[in-house]
Amino acid sequence: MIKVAVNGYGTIGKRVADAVAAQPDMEIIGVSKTKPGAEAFVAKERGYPLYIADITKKESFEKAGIQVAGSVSDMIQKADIIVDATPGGVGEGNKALYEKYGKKAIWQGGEDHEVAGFSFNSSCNYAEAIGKQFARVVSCNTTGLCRIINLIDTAFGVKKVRATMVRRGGDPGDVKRGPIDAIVLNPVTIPSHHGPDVQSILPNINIVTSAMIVPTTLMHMHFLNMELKNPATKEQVIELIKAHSRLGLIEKSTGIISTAELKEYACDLLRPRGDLWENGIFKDSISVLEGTDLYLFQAIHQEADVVVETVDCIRAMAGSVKTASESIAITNKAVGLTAIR
Ligand SMILES: NC(=O)C1=CN([C@@H]2O[C@H](COP(=O)(O)OP(=O)(O)OC[C@H]3O[C@@H](n4cnc5c(N)ncnc54)[C@H](O)[C@@H]3O)[C@@H](O)[C@H]2O)C=CC1
Ligand SMILES: O=C(OP(=O)(O)O)[C@H](O)COP(=O)(O)O
Repeated sequence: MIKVAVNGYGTIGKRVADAVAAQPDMEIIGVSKTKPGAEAFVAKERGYPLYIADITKKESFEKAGIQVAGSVSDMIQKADIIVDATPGGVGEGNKALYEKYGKKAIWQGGEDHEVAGFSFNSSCNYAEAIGKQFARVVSCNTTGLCRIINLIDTAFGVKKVRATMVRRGGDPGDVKRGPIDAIVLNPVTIPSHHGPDVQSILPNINIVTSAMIVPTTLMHMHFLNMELKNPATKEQVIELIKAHSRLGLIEKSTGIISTAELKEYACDLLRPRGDLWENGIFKDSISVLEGTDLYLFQAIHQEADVVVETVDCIRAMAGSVKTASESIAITNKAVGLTAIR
């Protein structure tokens, strides 16, 4: 069993912990929090040993009825690999600790590519991750872009991509974020950071992205245009999407044309936390004009899509499973992911 520690049991960390715990070849040996709170009680209920960044706060946890297993250093020494899911920009500061104990580590998209020196997406570069000590799972938006762009590029060749991200302002549990009533150009500059982030995994893709933030928490929405090198039909694109286990297809017959309805659908499917791990591509939006001009809309559940990617990254870095398709199948089966059709 691969012994996994989650440093930063928050929005992403708690989902990664549950996804890892469901795997046949992995186990959670500990998770970390900085202060007592609801998620610490969830970790206790799940039976995840709780470690803390600042051991001097042990009393505050124990007063709250939460047993502390030790310090983050203690946790790191017990693990084979650490998933760093601390807030964006915090994880970089933990690298020295991981190096000190000679441990493998995976950061999330809030860290720069340079922190790990390798950015990961299971359907794009799984083989390159095998045996690596450090990796970064790219952010939710970049994950969603890489999955579909790589698929289309492999099948038809992609001359250029133009994409706009309409990003959620914060997660449902983020009570301190916004905007409440504005559309915020973020970033105002074009291209946004998403294009270069995609190129950290798909360096040959000509891509220009733009982004904004809007008052919603449920999901991001992407507008995607890809100019193809070779002609394609809408039907061919649909068949390719259907054959990809991390690309969901939202049928017109569901009546779903919004993130709210899609989220409700995921909840009704009894997905844990209503999580949509796959891209939510709106079938009716797929169009191919003049044979080589592809357009589509896709919803991206920011809290979820990076979670299954992180599990595959663990397996690749451990070197226990050599192919993406095998790892993805194991991960998907263990969490109960059958992409929506
Ligand atoms: N929330 C989202 O929608 C997505 C987040 N990400 C990335 O995932 C990473 C984690 O983000 P979230 O889970 O949203 O953060 P979060 O704020 O929900 O959770 C981070 C957790 O880390 C712990 N923490 C805070 N400060 C710490 C410190 N100094 N040392 C150790 N632990 C500390 C706390 O337990 C906190 O709950 C970031 O890199 C973020 O960019 C990637 C995709 C989507
Ligand atoms: O918006 C996101 O990443 P992005 O910078 O790729 O657009 C992710 O949802 C993570 O962002 P957050 O740090 O605002 O949670």
